[in-house]
Amino acid sequence: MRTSIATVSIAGTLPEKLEAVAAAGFDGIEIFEQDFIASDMSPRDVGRMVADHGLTITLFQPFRDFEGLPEPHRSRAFARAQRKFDLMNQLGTDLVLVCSSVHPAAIGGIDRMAQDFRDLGEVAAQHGIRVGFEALAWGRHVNDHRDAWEVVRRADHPNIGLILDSFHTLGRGISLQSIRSIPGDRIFFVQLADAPAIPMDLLYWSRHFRNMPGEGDLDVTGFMRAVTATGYAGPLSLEIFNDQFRAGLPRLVALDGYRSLVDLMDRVRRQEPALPSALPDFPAPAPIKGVEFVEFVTSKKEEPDLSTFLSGAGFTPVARHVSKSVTRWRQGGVNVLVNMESTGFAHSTYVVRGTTVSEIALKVPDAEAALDRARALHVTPHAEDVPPGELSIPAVRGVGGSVLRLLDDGPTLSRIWKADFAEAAAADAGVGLTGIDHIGQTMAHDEMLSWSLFYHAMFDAAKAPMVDVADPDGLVRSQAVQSGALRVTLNGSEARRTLVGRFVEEGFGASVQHIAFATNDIFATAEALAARGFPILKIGENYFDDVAARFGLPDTLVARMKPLNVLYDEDAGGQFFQVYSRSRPEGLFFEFVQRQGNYDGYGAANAPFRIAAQKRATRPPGLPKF
Ligand SMILES: O=C(O)c1ccc(O)c(O)c1
Ligand SMILES: [Mg+2]
Repeated sequence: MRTSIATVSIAGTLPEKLEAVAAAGFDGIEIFEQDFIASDMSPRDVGRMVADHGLTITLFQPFRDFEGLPEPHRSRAFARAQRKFDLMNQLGTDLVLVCSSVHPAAIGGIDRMAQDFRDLGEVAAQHGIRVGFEALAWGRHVNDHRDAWEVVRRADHPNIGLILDSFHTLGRGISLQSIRSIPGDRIFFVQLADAPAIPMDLLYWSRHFRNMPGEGDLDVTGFMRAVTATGYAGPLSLEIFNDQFRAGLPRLVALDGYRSLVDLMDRVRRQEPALPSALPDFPAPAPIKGVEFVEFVTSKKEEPDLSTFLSGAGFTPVARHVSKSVTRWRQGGVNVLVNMESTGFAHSTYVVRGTTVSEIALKVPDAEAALDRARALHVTPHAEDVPPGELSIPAVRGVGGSVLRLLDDGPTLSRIWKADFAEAAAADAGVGLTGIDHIGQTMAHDEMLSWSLFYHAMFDAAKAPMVDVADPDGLVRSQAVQSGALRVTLNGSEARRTLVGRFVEEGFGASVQHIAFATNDIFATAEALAARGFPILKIGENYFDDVAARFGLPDTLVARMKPLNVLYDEDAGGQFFQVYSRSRPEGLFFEFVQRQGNYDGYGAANAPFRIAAQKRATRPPGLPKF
């Protein structure tokens, strides 16, 4: 598989872009003309610099407003093409993209356009150049790849071929079946982009909202299955016009791009096993079986406060780590570790961020297989020296540089609690928690796509629609992802004074902001929490009046919810009850939930009231309440 990305997809100067693209593992780069013109390097120097990075120029683009023009525009267009072909010879690339014309003088006419391309093919051949025709979704006369293909077919010239761009095809909802009948050797190039399903003007959508395959809602996999079926074996190139990526860190955006391409082609080969695949073999994504533990890092000074919080939530310290200053707390099937080491990775996390979640351990079907998949996706592995006798647990870096451990039921890793911890004392029933329902990870707004891609590619996680939550100080966006038994909500905000915005700023980056524990009896849990003096979040009277009216709840139920501060939501599948803690000083909080039936959400409708209540509860005395 030859991978490529357009320079327009990432931020920086041309040298910075090349550096990032090469570092991410791509084979080639599309030079977007503007990026070349804006640089002050000669075409030969650019060509040399590309080669020095081990890359090739897969495409030069775009050449606009060429076909279907009357004279004198037509001759001007040919003269312009000559100049660009000379430039391409110096750059050292042989393929140019002509996008369909939007010129006001263009007359169209399929045979006129075909003739234009046949003549252009002759000029191109003299320069050793091939020309690919792409239908822009908003082209004046050609806006559908089927028409572009008909023009190319009638041009009938070996130097003229078709360029497919998933955005233009999928954005217009054009049948993917129509791709399968195009001969693969007539497709000169394939560009890939996804996009969120937001109804808007095609051109504006394309120029601002494209994203990496797997980050949006378009069927890019279906598109590539059809392309692969044609026998096309050329480069697969990302062409992503995205406001956020243009302002992002070039290396991270390029890395996400590489990951998205590998994941895409992995999906294609698994869905089209009869077709040849140019991808090296690596394991399929596997759904997560559960969260084995969550680890906090803290200090001697802050540990008593964290311990009070954990005991209040019903956890009991049951064992010490055999060599490290780590305590295992337990309740029901839930394990929470508290790490107080004064050296090593966990401690350096504490030094930067204070008390925080430094690790999440996931139970997967096969940890080594998951690690192999991570390597193929260029996910950063994490390794530490382990004393003899203790387990070396495969791990990768997750959100905010935290550690994601990979455990399984195999003979080695299933020994984790026996090998690494002293024998566990019995834990009492606690407050009736049975597991981890979901984990809320808070991050900068522009990291959200990146981490949803991470979970999607690593664990085949499905994404729920993005929801907006109103914080009194700005909007927060929340994206839920789920793989098997793991549910994660990714939260971000561009507004700095939201709970989410402050958490990222004050915690020096992304991390877990809340953990939602499951219970089978929310009222018993809420009573037990209250009896233990746990800092439960007080919910205002107005909320209960509204929720009772909204869902027509019986008075008896509301009368139980109110004193225990239990929130309620429902969807077509079932009911949902929630109790929250107040925010801790570092912004972290717990949630306790009961799902009934097949309720599939996260109580997003309640989030604005929960946030307002949390802000009210932590506001210093003397400031006006809201
Ligand atoms: O938005 C554009 O003009 C544009 C240009 C070149 C392309 O390949 C494309 O897909 C879009
Ligand atoms: Mg394109």
